[in-house]
Amino acid sequence: MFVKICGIRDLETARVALDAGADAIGFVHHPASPRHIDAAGIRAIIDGLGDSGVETVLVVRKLPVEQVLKVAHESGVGTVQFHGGEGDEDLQRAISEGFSVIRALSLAEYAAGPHASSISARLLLDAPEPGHGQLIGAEAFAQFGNRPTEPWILAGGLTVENVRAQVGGLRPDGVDVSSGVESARGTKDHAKIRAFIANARS
Ligand SMILES: O=C(O)c1ccccc1NCC(=O)[C@H](O)[C@H](O)COP(=O)(O)O
Repeated sequence: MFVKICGIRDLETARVALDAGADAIGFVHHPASPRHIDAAGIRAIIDGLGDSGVETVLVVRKLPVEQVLKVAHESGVGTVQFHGGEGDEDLQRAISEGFSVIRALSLAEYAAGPHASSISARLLLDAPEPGHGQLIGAEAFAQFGNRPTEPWILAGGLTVENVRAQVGGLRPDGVDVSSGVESARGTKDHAKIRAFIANARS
């Protein structure tokens, strides 16, 4: 089970996530978010981690692709997660410049399709308002025979308490969390990070 902890803003929290077994850590570059972090801040964390092997993900929403790529290069991330319905051209540009890509969609966007794409991007399904702790809910997946047929990552409203049941019911290939491992909006809780990762894989 792939686990990504999103909204990391300091080195200590990044280390906690790694020690607890996170596969990926996400950095939200979105000025309106309480989790916003700039390229220099991301770079300092990645440098501080050294050669850890963890996937480092720049999370963006509706930013011009030139700006996304500038931050991605300056910060040293390996992956860009596009959260704003950006088109294949933007994703392809990121891939051409050496980044892995995650395409984050709401269930409504996914349902609108088309799902076939020539772009090699991983699929992440999230609530309509990312990073707000809103659960999609199993009933919303009924239209897809309860889950997408392609590999996918589940996000939106996951918590220490509900992740085991959500994984059991929807059988995603990975999970992504932010609000559910915080003590206040934008403030990560280290004990919750450890418990979330353990429960996601239990
Ligand atoms: O976290 C934000 O504020 C944010 C802002 C803009 C784009 C994406 C954002 N977050 C994405 C995530 O943290 C996760 O991919 C996902 O949405 C999980 O969020 P949550 O429901 O808070 O666990």
